[in-house]
Amino acid sequence: MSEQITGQITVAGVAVDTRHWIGGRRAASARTFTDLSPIDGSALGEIARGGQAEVDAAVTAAQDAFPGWAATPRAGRAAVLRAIAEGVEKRLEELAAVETADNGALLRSHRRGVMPRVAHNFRFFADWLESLGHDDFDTRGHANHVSWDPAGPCALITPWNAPLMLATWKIAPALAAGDTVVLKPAEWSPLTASLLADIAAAAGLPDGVLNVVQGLGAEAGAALVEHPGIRRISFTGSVPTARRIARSAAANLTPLSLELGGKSPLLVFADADLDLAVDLAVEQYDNAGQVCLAATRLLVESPIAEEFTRRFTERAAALVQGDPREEATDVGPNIHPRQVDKIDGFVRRALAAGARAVVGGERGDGLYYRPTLLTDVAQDSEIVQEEVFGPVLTLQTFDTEEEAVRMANDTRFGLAATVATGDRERARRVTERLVAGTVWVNCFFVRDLRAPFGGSRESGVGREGGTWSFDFYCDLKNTVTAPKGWSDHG
Ligand SMILES: NC(=O)C1=CN([C@@H]2O[C@H](COP(=O)(O)OP(=O)(O)OC[C@H]3O[C@@H](n4cnc5c(N)ncnc54)[C@H](O)[C@@H]3O)[C@@H](O)[C@H]2O)C=CC1
Ligand SMILES: O=C(O)/C=C/C=C(\O)C(=O)O
Repeated sequence: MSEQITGQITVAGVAVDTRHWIGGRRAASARTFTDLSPIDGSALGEIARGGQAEVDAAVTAAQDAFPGWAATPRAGRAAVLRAIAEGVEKRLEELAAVETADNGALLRSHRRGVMPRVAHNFRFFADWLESLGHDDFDTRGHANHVSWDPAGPCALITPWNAPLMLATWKIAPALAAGDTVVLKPAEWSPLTASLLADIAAAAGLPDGVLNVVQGLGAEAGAALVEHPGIRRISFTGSVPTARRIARSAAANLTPLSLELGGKSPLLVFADADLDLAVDLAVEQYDNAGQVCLAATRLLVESPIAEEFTRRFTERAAALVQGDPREEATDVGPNIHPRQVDKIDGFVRRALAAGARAVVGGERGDGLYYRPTLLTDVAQDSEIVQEEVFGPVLTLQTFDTEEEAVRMANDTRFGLAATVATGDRERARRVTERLVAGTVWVNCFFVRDLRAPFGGSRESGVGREGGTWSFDFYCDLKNTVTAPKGWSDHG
């Protein structure tokens, strides 16, 4: 690993350092990888490609910084987290523009929704830390005192579909808890992590508390999760990668949190407000379908299926697909040529198996895939069972509430579910029986950091958000003190 002075690229007018951030210094690698912009497939720059040496250096930096950060009083840690939030807000436009250039998600969403949430992640956990009470209670005169001790260096591995949002979802509670962090961002969207390192340093975060190692999953990512110096692993991404990470975690008995994919249903009952249901369905094309929570399986009660499909088709046809920097754009590109090939492979195989493309069903130019709705799909088919992670929905019909619930639960996932119905009793009955970490009724993507977030079955292990995130990054300790034994007899 060598130091180098240069290592900056300019993206959307913003200077971004393409090197690692280790122990409060920039560090280059002998090798690089090319970062592409999904907007036009152009190369944004060469990014440092870390491996074992860079991971070792970053974990050592995180270990060295740990005692000091862990010992920093709560108010001190909270103040730095709030300063990072302010830094994010000051550079919000830059972060939004760089993220859009890097991962192709809509600029308007980054500006108005995503980047404000990034700042909120830090403020939320600063407040959380300061509001931690003393969970004390008495056992036959013995005083129990619960404390949240910092756990140590954490490995955070994050995906490309919401890079900075999902990274800071993990970074903020880890730092609040007094842990130090080594972040390995996704190689398809590495840039905003580098900007965050600058922002955190400017906010006064001590050297080594946050480290960023750039690189490929099979190299830097694998080396990081295998490292015996890591005390927590938090991962968001695909199920196959999660299995590999879990095997590495098992070797060191490292506690881990996994937020994985989904194949979530939207159940539309005949008593639903049909316009609302169609709105909810069309919303599933957000971020070009690259959302773990997306309700990609539309389950519609038979008597309204024809009218639902007619209105949906009309709405989908009105969606504007194009440059994600344009305000009018609704659906941008997909992240990478490999992802577009993967999406198209799913669609081609579904069509070959007898599915019908009511909407779309083909590639657009470049990395743009046409918003697609497939019907005539079997419950056990690949397109109904596997996560596509692109703008591809399926539509199936059901005749009874019982059948709707059975179809909804009939995948190996359990991340989310959405129910559209005008009947409160039905909503209660159905939501009680759905296997999902989050269930929305007549709404979608209403998110709150206080709520538990995560999946059942193969959609994940553990939950993030509020107390669930914070506690994961702590070594919880209960100290029991007897009323007797004091030399002062007091
Ligand atoms: N949020 C979600 O639920 C996400 C789901 N996916 C799903 O995964 C599919 C494939 O996308 P990928 O980018 O290949 O996802 P992935 O799960 O392989 O990548 C996510 C992160 O894991 C890292 N990684 C990969 N292999 C690793 C290893 N052996 N050890 C440690 N870290 C490793 C990557 O560098 C990246 O930072 C998508 O089509 C989608 O279905 C992908 C990204 C996010
Ligand atoms: O924005 C949220 O609250 C959650 C987003 C999660 C994903 O999009 C994901 O993990 O893919």
